[in-house]
Amino acid sequence: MIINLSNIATPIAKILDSVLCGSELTEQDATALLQCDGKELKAVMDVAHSLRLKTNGKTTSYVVTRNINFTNVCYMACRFCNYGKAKDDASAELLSLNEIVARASQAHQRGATEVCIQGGLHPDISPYFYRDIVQAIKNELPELHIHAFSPFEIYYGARKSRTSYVDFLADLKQAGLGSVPGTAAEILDTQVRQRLTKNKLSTQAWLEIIEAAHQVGLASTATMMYGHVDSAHHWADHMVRIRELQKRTGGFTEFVPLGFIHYDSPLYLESTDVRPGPTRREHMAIHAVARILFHGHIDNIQASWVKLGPQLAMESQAYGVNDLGGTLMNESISRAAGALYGQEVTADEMQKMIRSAGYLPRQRTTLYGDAASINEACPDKPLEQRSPWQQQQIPVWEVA
Ligand SMILES: C[S@@+](CC[C@H](N)C(=O)[O-])C[C@H]1O[C@@H](n2cnc3c(N)ncnc32)[C@H](O)[C@@H]1O
Ligand SMILES: Nc1c(NC[C@H](O)[C@H](O)[C@H](O)CO)[nH]c(=O)[nH]c1=O
Ligand SMILES: N[C@@H](Cc1ccc(O)cc1)C(=O)O
Ligand code: SF4
Repeated sequence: MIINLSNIATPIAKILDSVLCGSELTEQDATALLQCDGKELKAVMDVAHSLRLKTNGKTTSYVVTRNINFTNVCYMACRFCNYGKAKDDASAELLSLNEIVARASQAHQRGATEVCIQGGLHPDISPYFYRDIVQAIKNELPELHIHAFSPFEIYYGARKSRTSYVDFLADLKQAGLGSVPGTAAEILDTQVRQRLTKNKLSTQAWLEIIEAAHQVGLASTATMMYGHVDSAHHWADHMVRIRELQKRTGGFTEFVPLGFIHYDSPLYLESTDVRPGPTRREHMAIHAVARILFHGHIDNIQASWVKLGPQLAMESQAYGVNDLGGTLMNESISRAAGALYGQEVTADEMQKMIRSAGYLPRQRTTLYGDAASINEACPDKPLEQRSPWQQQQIPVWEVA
């Protein structure tokens, strides 16, 4: 791939040239790249694409998974979130263990290799409920990977049970937890967090909990929610903090930028200085700069179709993204904030999205292993040759 840096602004050309020569992107240079537009942004995206081709070739992966959000009751009331509800709200719900296992089992029948479990911080749940969920699913479905509990839920459980993060996480791992979602990161900056959430988990605590997870052998993802009261230097700082932790632990599997969904978010509705989610330019710059900044450290940059929509997620494969995340089956959190793109992208649709942009689909496991042997979702196969779950098209809405 030939990248012409001769017709772009000199400072940006210099940064990109040093990246192409193998230098690590500094925080200051990342801030500059994140502000690019026009032909400079195009050059940033081209460099990101060249690094993606080097690392992942033309393969784009996805995971067949189901979201199980077991309670929307949450005492925290983060300003950006419209999912968390008070205990006495008419829409308050807390799923029983039986219901959680039933949903996991139905997902498994539909070909899921993973369940992604997260919930609100319900004031009445026992800290052992987290372990009970893992055990109950593993008893029935030992091979299903459980990707569960954000660092904030880990914080809550560890505090309530008066155990250390390491002990709490080691106990969950022993019960069968497979990995941890790196949500609750939002923007790792004290002032921005103050605006978003009042006093939800500090930057330091998020980093400590993720480090503890990696220490006990649980891999995690890393996320960043952008497009509200933040700016380029926050994004650069956030990504550098994650890269520094990765250098110590190697425990991050992927980085997932999550665009802020503003429509029904109290943060947006109640303040005049909050942006209405990211612009298209910001989506492009963040995914591209993430690829460049994490090069050599985190190999997978995931686009969230829930936040970006399928069209932009598909296009993002040309500027650094090599993973389209999960099929999800259910999606409640972004939908509560007014997200427009539905609850599920089937494995067939994932494959079409990837192929139609000229890339090669790969169904992966949560930890980026090959799920090809369990992937019978090939759209080229006649229906009768596909697995039973593919033929049945079991509707997930019945229990949702
Ligand atoms: C809803 S929480 C569930 C787990 C747990 N309650 C927590 O906060 O860590 C998971 C993540 O959803 C994301 N989220 C919530 N509301 C959002 C919104 N309006 N736009 C984009 N992402 C949102 C945030 O990044 C948040 O950390
Ligand atoms: N669960 C949600 C995801 N992502 C799930 C992941 O793609 C998957 O579980 C992970 O990649 C494991 O490696 N993304 C969203 O934007 N919203 C979700 O609810
Ligand atoms: N993509 C995250 C999980 C996630 C869950 C809910 C969201 O709203 C966003 C992201 C992960 O796999 O770690
Ligand atoms: S983001 Fe999580 S902690 Fe915050 S209100 Fe929503 S569910 Fe609760």
